[in-house]
Amino acid sequence: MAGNGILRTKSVERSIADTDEPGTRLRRNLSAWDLTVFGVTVMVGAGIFTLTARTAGDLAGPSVAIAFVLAGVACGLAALCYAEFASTVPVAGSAYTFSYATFGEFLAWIIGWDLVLEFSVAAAAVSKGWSIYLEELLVSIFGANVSTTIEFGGISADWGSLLLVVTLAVLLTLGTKLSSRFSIVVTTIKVLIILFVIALGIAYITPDNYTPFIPPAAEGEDAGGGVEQSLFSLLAGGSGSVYGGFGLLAGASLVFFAFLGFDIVATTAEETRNPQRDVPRGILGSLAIVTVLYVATSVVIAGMVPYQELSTAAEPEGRKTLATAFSYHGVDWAAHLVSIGAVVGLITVVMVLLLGQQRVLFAMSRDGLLPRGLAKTGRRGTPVRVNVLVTVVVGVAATFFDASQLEEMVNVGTLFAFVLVSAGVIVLRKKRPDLPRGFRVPWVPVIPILAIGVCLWLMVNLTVLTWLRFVLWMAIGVAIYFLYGMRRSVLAREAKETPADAAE
Ligand SMILES: NC(=[NH2+])NCCC[C@H](N)C(=O)O
Repeated sequence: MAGNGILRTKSVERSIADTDEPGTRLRRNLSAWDLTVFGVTVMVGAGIFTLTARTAGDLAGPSVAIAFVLAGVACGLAALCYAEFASTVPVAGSAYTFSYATFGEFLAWIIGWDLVLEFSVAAAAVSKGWSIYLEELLVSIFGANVSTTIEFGGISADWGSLLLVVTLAVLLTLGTKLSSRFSIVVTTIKVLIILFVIALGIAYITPDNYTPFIPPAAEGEDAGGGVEQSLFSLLAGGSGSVYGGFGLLAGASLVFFAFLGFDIVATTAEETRNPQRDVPRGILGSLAIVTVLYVATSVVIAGMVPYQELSTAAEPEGRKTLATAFSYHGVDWAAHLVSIGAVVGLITVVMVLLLGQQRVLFAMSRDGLLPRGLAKTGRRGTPVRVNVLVTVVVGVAATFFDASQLEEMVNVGTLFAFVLVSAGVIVLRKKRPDLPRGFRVPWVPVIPILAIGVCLWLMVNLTVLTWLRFVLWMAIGVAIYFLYGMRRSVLAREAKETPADAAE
């Protein structure tokens, strides 16, 4: 251990050694190919299936494709940094563990707390996407009065997403593994459906739909002002972030969600046979594959339907999806096929997020920053207590919150984590230059600095409301650290027992 108080760090060697503690140990059996499939499995989800249409309709118009390119570039830069640290510090918890070794305990806690936000809220957000498509299917079978949301006393509750979260949580607690064979099947279906959308959709493109490519900024009530507008448009004195340049940027910050998941690949480093080589390959390979799919899909969808048709202003926000573009042309069988693909495909995304969440909380409680009892594994080798906690939180979020509000919260949390990770790469090159690295980011510090800049840029293009919530979440985290983790962490207790060591 080095450093004192909230700056104390946990050495990389120690972090690796900790994962061999009996009773809190995970199995090591994944390869680069598993990780690539895993990356595509978790990335292709609610983002491409629901956000593409909604972003075109509500924020960016046909320029949604540019929004995907911008977000993809940002993720590529951050992915390089993620790959370096994952190959340097191959232990569960990833960004969290990494910062424990570089920035010290306080920032590690902050990043861990931030990952908790990312994973649990993302699991809720993707469940909502699943529920939207489930409804589409149920309506096509049982007729228009079926809905996955019920209203009582002015509150609407989404039973579809709650059902999914609870079912998956039970499976995870029983020790169900997301076997790579099952992942490959589901991922194949999902990718085939996306290819199908692109291939069939091309036939319905009307070039006129691409003009205006960036629709003029909306005015008055439609502009989405106040807390619903992006922080950047507010600071720049704009009236809102619907269409126009501000809309495009806000769109990029929103569709960023569709790329998330490569960071989770990093959290499995502890279970990878050869993390030094395989983690970077898995991260970058899967990111490249989905970027191509997303940009093609958004070009096609924007060409199939006038963007005004995709606006959700008049209806519940979820209703505009990839299936909508086919319904618009009366090709209902294609719309149903897309819905089936989404209902099958989004299941694994939520499952992986719940697993990622479980791992981060597991690592944090192993370090004593959260009650250590949480990390106890049950008879089936799964952390039962962590699972129950996660299910309650995710279940409530999925049942009662709006999809885009959840997505934005995920984005702000993740972007913040990316900023810290990218900064961490620079710090680690200086402070511990000799650590073996399976993968090195080229042109350090240029790439990490660019990554930081782009991520901050996307952050300020999120809505004011999201920023307020994020600040609140972080404030709660800081309070928990000073009330609990600072005194109770494993390192803090050791420091008390051997004061000499702490002063090292
Ligand atoms: N690590 C994350 N935040 N993952 C969220 C996964 C979201 C996924 N890209 C989707 O579009 O559904």
